Amino acid sequence: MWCLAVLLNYPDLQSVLYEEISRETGQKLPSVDHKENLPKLQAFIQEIYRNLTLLPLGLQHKTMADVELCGYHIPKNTVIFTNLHAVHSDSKTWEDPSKFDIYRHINKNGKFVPSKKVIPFGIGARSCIGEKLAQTEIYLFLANIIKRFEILPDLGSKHPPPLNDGVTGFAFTPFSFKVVLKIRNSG
Ligand code: HEM
Repeated sequence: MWCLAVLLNYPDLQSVLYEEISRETGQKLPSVDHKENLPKLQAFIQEIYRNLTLLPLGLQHKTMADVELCGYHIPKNTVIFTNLHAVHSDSKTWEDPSKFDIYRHINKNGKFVPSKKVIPFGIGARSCIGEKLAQTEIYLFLANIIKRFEILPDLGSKHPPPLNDGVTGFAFTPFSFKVVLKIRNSG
């Protein structure tokens, strides 16, 4: 849902992604084979993962034994949260971290640069078991929706959905919003 909320806020970005997808896929439906040649779409998805972390505090874990970590003593049976949001907002890594900018993930040659510091699925032995499935679904959903439809604001909505606030609980999701999907003539 964040992807659609972002596209409503940045119509120019939607056009950039549409151009890239339609140029690369021509008359075909976007598939995983096209992904490599869609650097802006990949950068868009990575920026969504970074800027709008779905599970800001990951899942809780519990220490099975006393642990020393970076000079801190963590006793056995302590509940631990991994602050993924903080990793994604660290100004030592990310310039102007609150800004949504897909171009931070694209190099001078126009290639997508995957980042080990974007970790919406966690890391390590207990990281998300559904990561590959989720990544593929998100890519296919977006490539196909952006190619087939223009994503437009609902005429009854005064403002696009906010990106700096949402429903915060276990997951961070946008407040509910309406969207109009207008079928595109070509493709
Ligand atoms: C955008 C989609 C998703 C995000 C952002 C996400 C994120 C996460 C995160 C942050 C964790 C905790 C990792 C940790 O503690 O280090 C997790 C765990 C998990 N996720 Fe996902 N997830 C997504 C989709 C899915 C899907 C589609 C499935 C199943 C098909 C799934 C199944 C699981 C399971 C079973 C765990 C627990 C793994 C364990 O404790 O060993 N997730 N996920």
